[in-house]
Amino acid sequence: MTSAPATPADHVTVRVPAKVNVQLAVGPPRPDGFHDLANVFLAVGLYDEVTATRAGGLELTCSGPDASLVPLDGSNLAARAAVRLAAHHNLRPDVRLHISKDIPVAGGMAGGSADAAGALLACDALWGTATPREELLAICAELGSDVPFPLVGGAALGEGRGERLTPLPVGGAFHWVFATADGGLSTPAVYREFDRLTGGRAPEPAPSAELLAALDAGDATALAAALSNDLQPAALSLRPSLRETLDAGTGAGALAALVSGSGPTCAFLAADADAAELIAKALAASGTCRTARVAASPARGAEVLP
Ligand SMILES: C[C@](O)(CO)[C@H](O)COP(=O)(O)OP(=O)(O)OC[C@H]1O[C@@H](n2ccc(N)nc2=O)[C@H](O)[C@@H]1O
Ligand SMILES: Nc1ncnc2c1ncn2[C@@H]1O[C@H](COP(=O)(O)OP(=O)(O)OP(=O)(O)O)[C@@H](O)[C@H]1O
Repeated sequence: MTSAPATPADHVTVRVPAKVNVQLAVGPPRPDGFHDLANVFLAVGLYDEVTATRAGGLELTCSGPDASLVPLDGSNLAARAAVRLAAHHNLRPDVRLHISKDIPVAGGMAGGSADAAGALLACDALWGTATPREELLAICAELGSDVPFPLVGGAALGEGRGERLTPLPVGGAFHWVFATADGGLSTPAVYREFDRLTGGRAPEPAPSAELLAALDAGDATALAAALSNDLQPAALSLRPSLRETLDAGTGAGALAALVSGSGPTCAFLAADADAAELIAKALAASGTCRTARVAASPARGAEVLP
């Protein structure tokens, strides 16, 4: 007796994580306008879900508290990912994409990039195109500097403009609080402000040995001492009120506080899960942020949900 042929699924859902940059060392502007980075990404347990469903053309919907801030036209990174993957296989991008959004929008946590990585994986599974991992990563890098990382998850060093990844070992769980802000910050504007503040003469970026050792050891105290973000002065210059948010978190017992990527979300490292809950409560009560969310790291990269 032979088993029935497998029916292709009519929809696929992929869960994909946000990131925090535990080190973001930024060099001077390159001739192409980008900056070379030593970008240590850590995936955190805040997730978007991208569902790809069979359809007669490309459609896009989004739900979640920040859904009204997400563009639903061809500029959406998830839609661009579907179009790019279809072109790679000489197919039409016939898919309905739904983004269930929990990652803050324009918050420096790479939410749009996560959706692009999620859409690639979901469409690849829906269309049965079985794209090799290296090709998926190359398409991610074309879509944006932050897009390859959410596919991989865990922790990784991003070099070049951040798209060339080397996975990093992480020896234990880290507990974070993320304070979101009203209104996003534009990533290009923050890089421009960085150039203005450094006069275009920043040193060449290099990964910190102390930081990599702290990650490898799973040592929160050592990680707190080694956290750094070269874009933080630029984000604070554009949004001075973030200083009050950072101070409220350290005042509530965080081991360290920093702006996440290009901001304006602020990240606080806590000693353990209980401390993270207390810091989140204090931040929420401080009136210095919109929401305060706890999340643990490392988180797994994009994966198809059963
Ligand atoms: C700030 C970070 O989130 C840290 O991970 C990333 O560097 C931003 O990555 P991203 O949002 O994927 O950025 P991209 O979509 O590749 O580029 C958007 C814009 O950001 C600036 N940009 C980005 C990455 C980089 N290494 N240098 C840059 O100067 C450029 O002005 C670029 O036009
Ligand atoms: N799927 C998407 N989700 C959210 N924003 C998107 C998406 N696609 C395109 N965008 C646009 O990209 C802008 C940046 O959104 P995103 O949430 O990715 O910012 P970010 O977290 O600061 O990014 P990064 O940390 O990679 O710099 C938004 O203001 C929005 O106009």
